[in-house]
Amino acid sequence: MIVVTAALIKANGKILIAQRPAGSYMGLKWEFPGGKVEEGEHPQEALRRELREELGIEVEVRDIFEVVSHKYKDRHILLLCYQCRLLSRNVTPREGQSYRWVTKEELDNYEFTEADKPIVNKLRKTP
Ligand SMILES: Nc1nc2c([nH]c(=O)n2[C@H]2C[C@H](O)[C@@H](COP(=O)(O)OP(=O)(O)OP(=O)(O)O)O2)c(=O)[nH]1
Repeated sequence: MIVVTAALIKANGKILIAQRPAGSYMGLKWEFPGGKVEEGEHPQEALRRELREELGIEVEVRDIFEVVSHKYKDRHILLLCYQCRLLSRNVTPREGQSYRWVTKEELDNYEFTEADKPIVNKLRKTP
């Protein structure tokens, strides 16, 4: 099982989502930014590292929002989605990915990875 972290970052009533790069696994699907936890790393540290590497942002990692265990055809992931507080002013994608700030209502306009669906559903229901 691969342990993956994802961030739920809200600012000004909008949520930060990122698009997986074309050509990558599930390329062009939308997701919550984050990535795999490496050997010997705490999930919260992994999340801070991934956000720094991919989007050039610093966050404070807060409570877990949702945990999803999802089996794709060729991999089983345990997705830890944390609520985060954005500490940086600007998002600076370092690996060329697209990102968007979207409202809860706009989430329906994006095709998320299968594992993210329970997170998106929960977000729709939370005030
Ligand atoms: N960061 C992130 N990953 C997600 C989400 N939903 C979801 O299924 N994933 C999957 C996609 C990847 O298989 C894995 C994240 O690892 P990663 O972003 O480091 O993936 P990667 O492109 O390096 O993966 P790989 O091609 O090396 O296998 O978790 C999500 O919301 N956020």
